[in-house]
Amino acid sequence: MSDLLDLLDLRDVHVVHKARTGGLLRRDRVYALTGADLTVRAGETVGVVGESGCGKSTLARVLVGLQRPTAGTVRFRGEDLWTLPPNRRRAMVGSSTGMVFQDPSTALNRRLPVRRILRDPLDVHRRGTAHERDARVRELLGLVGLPASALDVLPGQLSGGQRQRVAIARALALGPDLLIADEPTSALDVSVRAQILNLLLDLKAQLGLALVFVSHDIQTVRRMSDRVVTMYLGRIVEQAPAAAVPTGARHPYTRALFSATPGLLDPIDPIPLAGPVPSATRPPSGCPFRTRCWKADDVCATEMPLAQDDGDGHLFRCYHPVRDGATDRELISQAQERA
Ligand SMILES: Nc1ncnc2c1ncn2[C@@H]1O[C@H](COP(=O)(O)OP(=O)(O)OP(=O)(O)O)[C@@H](O)[C@H]1O
Repeated sequence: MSDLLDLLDLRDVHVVHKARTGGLLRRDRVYALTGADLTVRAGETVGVVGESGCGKSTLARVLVGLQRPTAGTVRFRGEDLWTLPPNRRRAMVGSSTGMVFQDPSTALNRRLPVRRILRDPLDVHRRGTAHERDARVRELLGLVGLPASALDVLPGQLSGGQRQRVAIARALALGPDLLIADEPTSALDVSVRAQILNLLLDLKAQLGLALVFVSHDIQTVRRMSDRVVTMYLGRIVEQAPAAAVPTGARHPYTRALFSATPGLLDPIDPIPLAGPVPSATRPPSGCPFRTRCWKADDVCATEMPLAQDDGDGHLFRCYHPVRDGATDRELISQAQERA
C-alpha cells in the first residue's frame, strides 16, 4: 500500500541483459536484477551495499528511469513510469530525480564551461526566463560551495572534488525530490571524499531530499543512511534500519559482508564463506547465497524465500536467519565448523 510519502516504489522488478560472455556467437542472459521490491520515501537516505557485480548500479539506473525493467513495475509518486508516454516519463523523471555518477571527469562534457553545463537542464526543461536561469545557475554554484568564478572554466581546469561539486549542482538544477549517488566518491582522492559526503548530507538536510547512496564502502553507507539495502547476485536480500546493522542484521550475507569490514566489529577474522560468487548468467536455484552460506540446507535450493518482516521496516529473505543477538564470534565458529 503506497502513501503520500512514497516517492518511488519498485515491485518485482527484473533486469536481464543479453551479453556476449561465451564467445562471439553466444549471447547469454545476465540476471542483473531479480524480483526487486523497494520503496524510497520522501526525505530518507537509503544506502545500497553488496559486492561488485551484484546489481547496485542496475538498481540505481532503474530508480532514475535510465534502465527499463525487463519485468515488474516502477511507480513514481504512484504513476507507473513505463506505461507513461515517453515525453511525460522523461519530464517527470528528469525534473524529480537527479543522478550523480562515480566519475565526474566522464560525466561532464569537457568542452562546455560550467555555466553551460548547469544551464543545460534548465534550457531543456524550459525553466523560467533567461534571467531566472542565470540566477538559478549562480544559486546552484553557491549550494555546492563553489565560487562564481567557477562559471567560466572548463571541467578540466577544476580539481576532482570541484568537478564532483559541479556534477552535484547539475543533478540539483531542476529541484529534484530524489538524488541518486552511485559511488560518488570512489574516483576521488581520499582527502576530498569526506567533503563530498558531507556536502551530500548538508544538501539533503537543507533541501529535504531523499538520497539513494550506492557504495562499496559499507562503513560510509551505514553512517550516512537511514536504511541499508543489501544486494547479492541481483537480489535484495535484506533491508534494515541503519541502526540495526550490522549486529541486528538477520541475513547471513549481510553479517558476512559487514564482518569483512575492518574496524566495524569486534572479531579478528571475517566470517568465512565457501567458494566464489556464482556467475550472474547462471544464478543458483532458490536462495542465490546458498552456495556460500554456512547455514544452507536442501530447502534453500527450492525457491527464493519470501520476505520476512522484523518490524520497523526491517525485511529479510532467508530460511535460516541469524538469531537475534548472535555474536560474530559465534557465527565465525559456526561457519568454520561447516567448512
Ligand atoms: N549493459 C550490460 N550488458 C550486459 N551485462 C551487464 C550490463 N550492465 C551490467 N551488466 C551485468 O549485470 C550485473 C550487475 O551489474 P551492476 O553494474 O549493476 O553491478 P554493481 O553491483 O553495480 O557492480 P560494481 O560494484 O562493480 O559497479 C553484472 O554481472 C554486470 O556484469
